[in-house]
Amino acid sequence: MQGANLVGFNTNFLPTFPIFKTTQHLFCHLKQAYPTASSTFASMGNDEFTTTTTTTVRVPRVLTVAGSDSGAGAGIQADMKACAALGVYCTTVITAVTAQNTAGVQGIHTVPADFVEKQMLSVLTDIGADVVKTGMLPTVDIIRSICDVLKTYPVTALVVDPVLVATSGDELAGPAVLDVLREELLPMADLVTPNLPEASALIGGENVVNISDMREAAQAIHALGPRNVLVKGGHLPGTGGMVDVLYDGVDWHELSGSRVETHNTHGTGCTLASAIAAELAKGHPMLPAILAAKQYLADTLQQSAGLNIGRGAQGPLNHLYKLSNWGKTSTERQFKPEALLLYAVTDAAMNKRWGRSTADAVRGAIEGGATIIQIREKEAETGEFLREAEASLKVARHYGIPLLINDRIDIAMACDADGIHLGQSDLPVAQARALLGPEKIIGVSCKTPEQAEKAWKDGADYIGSGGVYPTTTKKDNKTIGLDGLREVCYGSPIPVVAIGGISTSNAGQVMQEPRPQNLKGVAVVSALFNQADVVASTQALRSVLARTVKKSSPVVPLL
Ligand SMILES: Nc1ncnc2c1ncn2[C@@H]1O[C@H](COP(=O)(O)OP(=O)(O)O)[C@@H](O)[C@H]1O
Ligand SMILES: Cc1ncc(COP(=O)(O)O)c(N)n1
Ligand SMILES: [Mg+2]
Repeated sequence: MQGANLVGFNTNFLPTFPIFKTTQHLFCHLKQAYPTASSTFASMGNDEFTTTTTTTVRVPRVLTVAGSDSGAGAGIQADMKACAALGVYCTTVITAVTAQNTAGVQGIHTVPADFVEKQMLSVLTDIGADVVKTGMLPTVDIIRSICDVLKTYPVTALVVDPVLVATSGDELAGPAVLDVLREELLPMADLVTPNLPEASALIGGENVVNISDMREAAQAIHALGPRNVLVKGGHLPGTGGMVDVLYDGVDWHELSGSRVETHNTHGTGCTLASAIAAELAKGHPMLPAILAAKQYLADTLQQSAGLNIGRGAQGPLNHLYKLSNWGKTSTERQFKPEALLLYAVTDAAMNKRWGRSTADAVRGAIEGGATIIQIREKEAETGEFLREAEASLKVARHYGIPLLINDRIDIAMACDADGIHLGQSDLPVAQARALLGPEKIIGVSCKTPEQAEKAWKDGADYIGSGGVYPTTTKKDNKTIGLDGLREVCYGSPIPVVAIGGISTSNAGQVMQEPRPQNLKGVAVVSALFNQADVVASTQALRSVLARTVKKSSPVVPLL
């Protein structure tokens, strides 16, 4: 993940944006932040709120006035998805229907200006809007209609993305609209977001090809009347960082971030402008709204980099990656029970004693044949735990071995581990599943079939059951023995891995036939890590397992 860094941030900037135009708006935003406090607000004389304790939820609203993209990468479709991803209700006024895909624009069918106006009135007289965002505005008449409507129905903020040319290079609005854009719409805008060619067109055709040009262009466009100008640097030559330049009439701010190497950039401009509109609609001031939107776009670009949609040069983004992570739904990424065969659980104290880092221990275990890793850290501080987890994850990813975090869901989420292993007194499984989503692996320690069944119902992928034998790694741990293990296996609808005092000398006994079909392997700590040579110890255990478990995993060959 890369963030947007701010260079030359001026604190004077924040109060100058009139996000709360009236006291009424301030109440609305307070109400949004404290939805249960309705009676307090009602007593302040604001009749928008009920006087009882009934909670009315006021949803932030963005109205996008833009063109439809049949390929759903840009335009109205991108706007709706970006707003939805950011928790904002998005209404849509369509200015043109484009026949468009990842290769380019094949046709444009413009909607008559009076019908654009009709759509706007339908929305504004009923649902209303906190922020209006405009995109493709193909005719002078459409722009004039929008200006007229906005004069009658003013909104908290107007974001103008002066769309002229699609990423593919196809023209979406001709030079004929430039004058009315400059003279009528831009003066009403709180923010205008041209890309480099659009900035150049707005200032009369002068080239904008570097940061100094972007600063000058931002200033010249600001002189046309908008309160803020964000000149976007997606088209800057070179492969280095990404810089957008923001000018607020007083200062320039260079908003930098890293370039994501991807051809899936169709709709980035629409997405950014909509995301800014969404953040403004939530009540954020301009600069924080822009930074939050850039972060959302950077994360989305990152999450969409490997997608393969369409045959053209510019693919779309997965705006809703938090709901459906397309990059992780391929069968390769899903949990495979066979991965439980040789489950290595790290122990920081042991590794310290042998003078190795957790990541080195993980590398040794994987090179010796471990098929899944769990980072278990009971003492370390959060920052140190996270660094260890990140370093270990790098190693595990290199070998394609799943890596889970013991207990700490915050660490698992922060480093984007493959999942988590929970104890009976840790975070409940259902909550962990809700936080991690459907793709991550969740394992649960269970000593009884009842616990195993509950873990399964709550969304766990596997059960860790033990202690099979007495162990020194876990204090006050009740030993359930081989019989207890089998009982859990027979009562468990999901795969089980045995744990507790297992080593090369007894792993064969644990896995011997007849074996419950869902007993998939053994989890070990000391047998691998309280040893001088982690690779050799893991290899030794892997050979024992290979002898007993005939059908060893096809996905995790002995390295
Ligand atoms: N490959 C990329 N990696 C990271 N950010 C990008 C990338 N491409 C574009 N952006 C960002 O997306 C936003 C829109 O960029 P730009 O391409 O300039 O506009 P448009 O899509 O309107 O042509 C900008 O904030 C830019 O910095
Ligand atoms: C209907 C429509 N509106 C806008 C764009 C610009 O796309 P981008 O976000 O890549 O600048 C587009 N390609 N199609
Ligand atoms: Mg654009």
